[in-house]
Amino acid sequence: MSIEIRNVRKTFGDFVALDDVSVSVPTGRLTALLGPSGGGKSTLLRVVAGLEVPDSGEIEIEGRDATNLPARRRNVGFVFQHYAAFKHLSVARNVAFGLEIRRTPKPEIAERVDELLRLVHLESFAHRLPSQLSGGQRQRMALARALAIRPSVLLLDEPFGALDAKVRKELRDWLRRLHDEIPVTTVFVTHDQEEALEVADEIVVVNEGRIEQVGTPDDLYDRPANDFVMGFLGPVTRLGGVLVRPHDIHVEMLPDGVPSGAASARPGEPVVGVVARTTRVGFEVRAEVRAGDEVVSVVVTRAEARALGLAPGVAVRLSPAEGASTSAAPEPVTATAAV
Ligand SMILES: Nc1ncnc2c1ncn2[C@@H]1O[C@H](COP(=O)(O)OP(=O)(O)OP(=O)(O)O)[C@@H](O)[C@H]1O
Repeated sequence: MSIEIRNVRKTFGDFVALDDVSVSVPTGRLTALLGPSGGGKSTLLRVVAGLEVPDSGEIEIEGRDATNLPARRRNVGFVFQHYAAFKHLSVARNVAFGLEIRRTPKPEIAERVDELLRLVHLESFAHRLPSQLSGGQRQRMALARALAIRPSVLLLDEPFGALDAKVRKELRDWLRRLHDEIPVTTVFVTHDQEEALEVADEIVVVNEGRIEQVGTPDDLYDRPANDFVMGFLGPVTRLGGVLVRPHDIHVEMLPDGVPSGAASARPGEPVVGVVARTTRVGFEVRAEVRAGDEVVSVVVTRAEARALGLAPGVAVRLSPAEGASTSAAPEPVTATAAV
Protein backbone atom coordinates (compact mmCIF):
# COMPACT_ATOMS: atom_id res chain seq x y z
CA MET A 1 0.00 0.00 0.00
CA SER A 2 1.28 3.42 -0.88
CA ILE A 3 -0.72 5.47 1.61
CA GLU A 4 -2.05 4.15 4.90
CA ILE A 5 -4.45 6.41 6.76
CA ARG A 6 -5.13 5.13 10.26
CA ASN A 7 -7.80 6.36 12.66
CA VAL A 8 -7.50 9.96 11.52
CA ARG A 9 -9.66 12.49 13.32
CA LYS A 10 -9.76 16.15 12.37
CA THR A 11 -11.94 18.81 13.97
CA PHE A 12 -12.39 22.49 13.24
CA GLY A 13 -13.68 23.90 16.54
CA ASP A 14 -16.71 21.76 17.44
CA PHE A 15 -17.07 20.48 13.91
CA VAL A 16 -15.82 16.96 13.21
CA ALA A 17 -14.51 17.01 9.61
CA LEU A 18 -12.93 13.52 9.76
CA ASP A 19 -14.19 10.98 12.25
CA ASP A 20 -11.82 8.05 12.85
CA VAL A 21 -11.02 7.55 9.16
CA SER A 22 -8.92 4.57 8.12
CA VAL A 23 -8.21 3.75 4.48
CA SER A 24 -5.42 2.21 2.39
CA VAL A 25 -4.51 3.60 -1.01
CA PRO A 26 -2.92 0.98 -3.27
CA THR A 27 0.40 1.65 -5.03
CA GLY A 28 0.30 2.72 -8.65
CA ARG A 29 -3.48 3.06 -8.83
CA LEU A 30 -5.77 5.96 -9.56
CA THR A 31 -8.00 6.38 -6.51
CA ALA A 32 -10.97 8.77 -6.29
CA LEU A 33 -12.22 10.33 -3.08
CA LEU A 34 -15.88 10.72 -3.94
CA GLY A 35 -18.66 12.28 -1.92
CA PRO A 36 -21.00 15.20 -1.43
CA SER A 37 -19.80 18.72 -0.76
CA GLY A 38 -18.59 19.24 2.80
CA GLY A 39 -18.13 15.52 3.43
CA GLY A 40 -14.42 15.81 4.21
CA LYS A 41 -12.70 14.79 0.94
CA SER A 42 -10.44 17.83 0.67
CA THR A 43 -9.61 17.69 4.37
CA LEU A 44 -8.54 14.07 3.99
CA LEU A 45 -6.36 14.92 0.98
CA ARG A 46 -4.83 17.87 2.81
CA VAL A 47 -4.05 15.70 5.83
CA VAL A 48 -2.20 13.27 3.52
CA ALA A 49 -0.33 16.16 1.88
CA GLY A 50 0.69 17.56 5.26
CA LEU A 51 -1.23 20.81 4.72
CA GLU A 52 -3.54 20.02 7.61
CA VAL A 53 -2.52 18.42 10.92
CA PRO A 54 -4.85 15.70 12.22
CA ASP A 55 -5.96 15.81 15.89
CA SER A 56 -5.11 12.13 16.15
CA GLY A 57 -4.30 9.18 13.90
CA GLU A 58 -1.43 8.30 11.59
CA ILE A 59 -0.42 8.76 7.97
CA GLU A 60 2.09 6.45 6.34
CA ILE A 61 3.42 7.14 2.84
CA GLU A 62 5.43 4.43 1.07
CA GLY A 63 6.01 2.58 4.34
CA ARG A 64 7.31 5.67 6.13
CA ASP A 65 5.49 7.35 9.01
CA ALA A 66 4.64 10.79 7.64
CA THR A 67 2.31 11.95 10.43
CA ASN A 68 4.77 14.53 11.70
CA LEU A 69 6.64 15.26 8.47
CA PRO A 70 6.20 18.73 6.96
CA ALA A 71 4.53 18.82 3.53
CA ARG A 72 7.76 19.49 1.61
CA ARG A 73 9.37 16.33 2.99
CA ARG A 74 6.53 13.96 2.07
CA ASN A 75 7.48 13.75 -1.61
CA VAL A 76 3.95 14.42 -2.78
CA GLY A 77 2.85 16.36 -5.84
CA PHE A 78 -0.24 18.50 -5.34
CA VAL A 79 -2.68 20.14 -7.75
CA PHE A 80 -5.60 22.30 -6.66
CA GLN A 81 -8.78 23.24 -8.48
CA HIS A 82 -7.73 26.85 -8.93
CA TYR A 83 -4.13 26.36 -9.77
CA ALA A 84 -1.94 29.29 -8.81
CA ALA A 85 0.84 29.51 -11.40
CA PHE A 86 3.69 31.99 -11.23
CA LYS A 87 2.22 34.53 -13.61
CA HIS A 88 5.50 36.18 -14.58
CA LEU A 89 7.30 32.88 -15.32
CA SER A 90 7.04 30.94 -18.57
CA VAL A 91 5.33 27.56 -18.71
CA ALA A 92 8.75 25.87 -18.77
CA ARG A 93 9.96 27.81 -15.73
CA ASN A 94 6.77 27.00 -13.86
CA VAL A 95 7.33 23.31 -14.51
CA ALA A 96 11.00 23.65 -13.54
CA PHE A 97 10.24 25.44 -10.28
CA GLY A 98 10.28 22.48 -7.88
CA LEU A 99 13.54 21.24 -9.39
CA GLU A 100 15.19 24.67 -9.22
CA ILE A 101 14.49 25.04 -5.49
CA ARG A 102 15.93 21.57 -4.99
CA ARG A 103 19.10 22.76 -6.75
CA THR A 104 18.88 20.14 -9.47
CA PRO A 105 21.67 20.62 -12.10
CA LYS A 106 20.53 22.82 -15.02
CA PRO A 107 20.96 20.27 -17.86
CA GLU A 108 18.96 17.75 -15.86
CA ILE A 109 16.18 20.31 -15.30
CA ALA A 110 16.07 21.15 -19.03
CA GLU A 111 15.80 17.48 -19.95
CA ARG A 112 13.08 16.77 -17.38
CA VAL A 113 11.04 19.84 -18.37
CA ASP A 114 11.17 18.81 -22.05
CA GLU A 115 10.09 15.32 -21.16
CA LEU A 116 7.18 16.56 -19.01
CA LEU A 117 5.97 19.13 -21.53
CA ARG A 118 5.89 16.38 -24.15
CA LEU A 119 3.97 14.16 -21.73
CA VAL A 120 1.27 16.80 -21.13
CA HIS A 121 1.29 17.87 -24.81
CA LEU A 122 2.50 21.40 -24.14
CA GLU A 123 5.89 21.19 -25.86
CA SER A 124 5.08 24.05 -28.21
CA PHE A 125 3.89 26.27 -25.32
CA ALA A 126 7.10 26.20 -23.26
CA HIS A 127 7.82 29.91 -23.67
CA ARG A 128 4.31 31.24 -23.16
CA LEU A 129 3.09 32.80 -19.96
CA PRO A 130 0.37 30.96 -18.01
CA SER A 131 -2.11 33.74 -18.90
CA GLN A 132 -1.66 32.78 -22.56
CA LEU A 133 -2.93 29.24 -21.94
CA SER A 134 -6.51 27.92 -21.85
CA GLY A 135 -7.91 26.58 -18.57
CA GLY A 136 -7.35 22.98 -19.62
CA GLN A 137 -3.78 23.71 -20.74
CA ARG A 138 -3.09 25.42 -17.42
CA GLN A 139 -4.26 22.36 -15.50
CA ARG A 140 -1.98 20.17 -17.64
CA MET A 141 0.90 22.52 -16.82
CA ALA A 142 -0.01 22.16 -13.14
CA LEU A 143 0.18 18.39 -13.47
CA ALA A 144 3.55 18.61 -15.20
CA ARG A 145 4.78 20.83 -12.39
CA ALA A 146 3.53 18.45 -9.72
CA LEU A 147 5.18 15.51 -11.51
CA ALA A 148 8.52 17.28 -11.98
CA ILE A 149 9.88 16.28 -8.59
CA ARG A 150 9.04 12.61 -9.25
CA PRO A 151 6.61 12.42 -6.35
CA SER A 152 5.79 9.06 -4.85
CA VAL A 153 2.16 10.15 -4.72
CA LEU A 154 0.17 12.68 -6.69
CA LEU A 155 -2.74 14.40 -4.93
CA LEU A 156 -5.32 16.24 -7.03
CA ASP A 157 -8.08 18.31 -5.43
CA GLU A 158 -10.89 18.68 -7.98
CA PRO A 159 -8.26 19.40 -10.63
CA PHE A 160 -10.82 19.87 -13.39
CA GLY A 161 -13.58 21.37 -11.26
CA ALA A 162 -13.34 24.89 -12.62
CA LEU A 163 -13.46 23.91 -16.30
CA ASP A 164 -16.41 23.61 -18.64
CA ALA A 165 -17.98 20.21 -19.18
CA LYS A 166 -16.32 19.45 -22.53
CA VAL A 167 -12.77 20.34 -21.45
CA ARG A 168 -13.36 18.51 -18.20
CA LYS A 169 -14.28 15.36 -20.08
CA GLU A 170 -11.22 15.66 -22.34
CA LEU A 171 -8.91 16.13 -19.36
CA ARG A 172 -10.47 13.24 -17.53
CA ASP A 173 -9.76 10.91 -20.48
CA TRP A 174 -6.29 12.38 -20.77
CA LEU A 175 -5.59 11.81 -17.04
CA ARG A 176 -6.61 8.18 -17.39
CA ARG A 177 -4.23 7.71 -20.35
CA LEU A 178 -1.44 9.63 -18.62
CA HIS A 179 -1.81 7.43 -15.59
CA ASP A 180 -1.64 4.29 -17.71
CA GLU A 181 1.61 5.65 -19.17
CA ILE A 182 3.20 6.67 -15.86
CA PRO A 183 1.43 4.86 -13.05
CA VAL A 184 2.21 7.18 -10.14
CA THR A 185 -0.04 6.49 -7.15
CA THR A 186 -2.68 9.17 -7.62
CA VAL A 187 -5.53 10.30 -5.37
CA PHE A 188 -8.05 12.76 -6.74
CA VAL A 189 -11.02 14.44 -5.11
CA THR A 190 -14.30 14.68 -6.96
CA HIS A 191 -17.96 15.11 -6.12
CA ASP A 192 -18.90 13.88 -9.59
CA GLN A 193 -19.85 10.20 -9.55
CA GLU A 194 -19.52 9.88 -13.32
CA GLU A 195 -15.97 11.24 -13.18
CA ALA A 196 -15.05 8.76 -10.44
CA LEU A 197 -16.69 5.80 -12.20
CA GLU A 198 -15.01 6.62 -15.50
CA VAL A 199 -11.51 7.44 -14.36
CA ALA A 200 -10.71 5.66 -11.09
CA ASP A 201 -9.39 2.16 -10.45
CA GLU A 202 -10.60 2.43 -6.87
CA ILE A 203 -13.20 4.70 -5.25
CA VAL A 204 -13.38 5.78 -1.61
CA VAL A 205 -16.82 7.17 -0.77
CA VAL A 206 -16.50 9.90 1.88
CA ASN A 207 -19.57 11.32 3.61
CA GLU A 208 -20.00 13.32 6.81
CA GLY A 209 -16.41 12.73 7.82
CA ARG A 210 -16.58 8.97 7.46
CA ILE A 211 -15.80 6.36 4.82
CA GLU A 212 -18.97 4.74 3.50
CA GLN A 213 -17.32 2.21 1.18
CA VAL A 214 -14.08 1.46 -0.65
CA GLY A 215 -14.07 -0.57 -3.84
CA THR A 216 -13.73 -0.70 -7.59
CA PRO A 217 -16.30 1.19 -9.68
CA ASP A 218 -18.06 -2.13 -10.34
CA ASP A 219 -18.13 -3.05 -6.64
CA LEU A 220 -19.70 0.21 -5.71
CA TYR A 221 -22.19 0.36 -8.54
CA ASP A 222 -23.29 -3.28 -8.41
CA ARG A 223 -22.78 -4.05 -4.73
CA PRO A 224 -23.29 -0.80 -2.81
CA ALA A 225 -22.71 -1.22 0.93
CA ASN A 226 -25.67 0.93 1.89
CA ASP A 227 -28.43 3.23 0.65
CA PHE A 228 -26.17 6.24 0.67
CA VAL A 229 -23.64 4.68 -1.71
CA MET A 230 -26.37 3.27 -3.90
CA GLY A 231 -28.05 6.66 -4.20
CA PHE A 232 -24.84 8.59 -4.68
CA LEU A 233 -23.44 6.38 -7.43
CA GLY A 234 -26.44 6.67 -9.72
CA PRO A 235 -30.18 7.19 -9.89
CA VAL A 236 -32.38 5.01 -7.69
CA THR A 237 -36.10 4.59 -7.30
CA ARG A 238 -38.31 3.02 -4.67
CA LEU A 239 -40.01 -0.18 -5.79
CA GLY A 240 -42.21 -1.98 -3.29
CA GLY A 241 -40.12 -0.97 -0.27
CA VAL A 242 -36.68 -1.51 -1.81
CA LEU A 243 -34.34 0.81 -3.71
CA VAL A 244 -33.41 -0.25 -7.21
CA ARG A 245 -31.88 1.43 -10.24
CA PRO A 246 -34.55 2.57 -12.74
CA HIS A 247 -32.93 0.62 -15.60
CA ASP A 248 -32.83 -2.53 -13.44
CA ILE A 249 -36.62 -2.93 -13.42
CA HIS A 250 -38.36 -5.64 -15.37
CA VAL A 251 -41.59 -4.38 -16.97
CA GLU A 252 -44.53 -6.58 -17.99
CA MET A 253 -47.75 -5.33 -19.49
CA LEU A 254 -51.10 -6.12 -17.84
CA PRO A 255 -53.61 -6.01 -20.73
CA ASP A 256 -56.53 -6.45 -18.33
CA GLY A 257 -55.52 -3.50 -16.16
CA VAL A 258 -54.51 -3.43 -12.50
CA PRO A 259 -56.21 -6.21 -10.50
CA SER A 260 -58.09 -4.77 -7.51
CA GLY A 261 -56.14 -4.74 -4.22
CA ALA A 262 -52.88 -5.58 -6.01
CA ALA A 263 -51.04 -2.37 -5.15
CA SER A 264 -50.18 -3.41 -1.58
CA ALA A 265 -47.30 -5.78 -2.42
CA ARG A 266 -44.86 -6.82 0.32
CA PRO A 267 -41.22 -5.64 0.05
CA GLY A 268 -39.42 -7.39 -2.79
CA GLU A 269 -42.64 -8.60 -4.46
CA PRO A 270 -43.69 -7.35 -7.90
CA VAL A 271 -45.62 -4.11 -7.92
CA VAL A 272 -48.47 -3.23 -10.24
CA GLY A 273 -49.35 0.24 -11.37
CA VAL A 274 -50.32 2.54 -14.21
CA VAL A 275 -47.92 4.51 -16.38
CA ALA A 276 -48.45 8.20 -15.60
CA ARG A 277 -45.92 9.75 -17.95
CA THR A 278 -43.26 8.79 -20.47
CA THR A 279 -40.37 10.93 -21.66
CA ARG A 280 -37.91 10.13 -24.38
CA VAL A 281 -34.34 11.18 -23.69
CA GLY A 282 -31.95 10.15 -26.46
CA PHE A 283 -32.00 6.37 -26.78
CA GLU A 284 -33.91 5.89 -23.51
CA VAL A 285 -37.52 6.13 -22.50
CA ARG A 286 -38.21 7.16 -18.93
CA ALA A 287 -41.57 6.27 -17.44
CA GLU A 288 -43.23 7.24 -14.20
CA VAL A 289 -45.47 4.50 -12.89
CA ARG A 290 -48.02 5.25 -10.20
CA ALA A 291 -48.32 2.21 -7.94
CA GLY A 292 -50.43 2.86 -4.85
CA ASP A 293 -48.59 5.56 -2.88
CA GLU A 294 -45.35 5.16 -4.82
CA VAL A 295 -44.22 6.75 -8.04
CA VAL A 296 -41.67 4.38 -9.57
CA SER A 297 -39.15 5.67 -12.13
CA VAL A 298 -38.41 3.16 -14.86
CA VAL A 299 -35.90 3.43 -17.70
CA VAL A 300 -36.08 1.21 -20.78
CA THR A 301 -34.59 1.43 -24.25
CA ARG A 302 -36.69 2.92 -27.03
CA ALA A 303 -36.95 -0.50 -28.65
CA GLU A 304 -38.22 -2.06 -25.42
CA ALA A 305 -40.72 0.74 -24.91
CA ARG A 306 -42.03 0.25 -28.45
CA ALA A 307 -42.22 -3.55 -28.10
CA LEU A 308 -44.08 -3.25 -24.79
CA GLY A 309 -46.39 -0.48 -25.98
CA LEU A 310 -45.35 1.60 -22.98
CA ALA A 311 -47.57 4.69 -22.88
CA PRO A 312 -49.50 6.75 -20.35
CA GLY A 313 -52.54 4.91 -19.00
CA VAL A 314 -51.31 1.35 -19.54
CA ALA A 315 -51.11 -1.05 -16.60
CA VAL A 316 -47.79 -2.73 -15.83
CA ARG A 317 -46.22 -5.13 -13.38
CA LEU A 318 -42.75 -4.12 -12.17
CA SER A 319 -40.12 -6.24 -10.46
CA PRO A 320 -36.36 -5.94 -9.92
CA ALA A 321 -34.62 -7.44 -12.98
CA GLU A 322 -32.53 -10.55 -12.47
CA GLY A 323 -29.18 -9.66 -10.88
CA ALA A 324 -30.31 -6.10 -10.02
CA SER A 325 -28.77 -4.55 -6.92
CA THR A 326 -31.42 -3.59 -4.42
CA SER A 327 -31.27 -2.04 -1.03
CA ALA A 328 -33.83 -1.57 1.75
CA ALA A 329 -35.62 1.76 1.36
CA PRO A 330 -36.40 3.08 4.80
CA GLU A 331 -37.25 6.67 3.91
CA PRO A 332 -40.05 7.17 1.38
CA VAL A 333 -39.35 10.91 1.26
CA THR A 334 -35.87 10.58 -0.20
CA ALA A 335 -36.28 7.29 -1.99
CA THR A 336 -37.45 8.48 -5.39
CA ALA A 337 -34.52 10.35 -6.84
CA ALA A 338 -34.59 12.15 -10.15
CA VAL A 339 -33.60 9.97 -13.06
N1 LIG B 1 -10.09 25.47 7.83
C1 LIG B 1 -11.32 25.14 8.15
N2 LIG B 1 -11.97 25.72 9.18
C2 LIG B 1 -13.22 25.38 9.53
N3 LIG B 1 -13.95 24.45 8.89
C3 LIG B 1 -13.38 23.82 7.86
C4 LIG B 1 -12.04 24.13 7.43
N4 LIG B 1 -11.75 23.34 6.37
C5 LIG B 1 -12.85 22.58 6.15
N5 LIG B 1 -13.82 22.86 7.03
C6 LIG B 1 -15.13 22.22 7.11
O1 LIG B 1 -14.97 20.82 7.11
C7 LIG B 1 -15.98 20.20 6.31
C8 LIG B 1 -15.32 19.32 5.28
O2 LIG B 1 -14.70 20.16 4.31
P1 LIG B 1 -13.95 19.59 3.04
O3 LIG B 1 -13.46 20.75 2.26
O4 LIG B 1 -13.01 18.56 3.47
O5 LIG B 1 -15.17 18.91 2.29
P2 LIG B 1 -15.23 18.34 0.82
O6 LIG B 1 -15.86 17.00 0.93
O7 LIG B 1 -13.91 18.43 0.17
O8 LIG B 1 -16.25 19.34 0.17
P3 LIG B 1 -16.17 20.15 -1.24
O9 LIG B 1 -16.46 19.15 -2.30
O10 LIG B 1 -17.27 21.16 -1.08
O11 LIG B 1 -14.81 20.77 -1.32
C9 LIG B 1 -16.83 21.31 5.74
O12 LIG B 1 -18.02 21.42 6.50
C10 LIG B 1 -15.97 22.54 5.89
O13 LIG B 1 -16.76 23.69 6.07
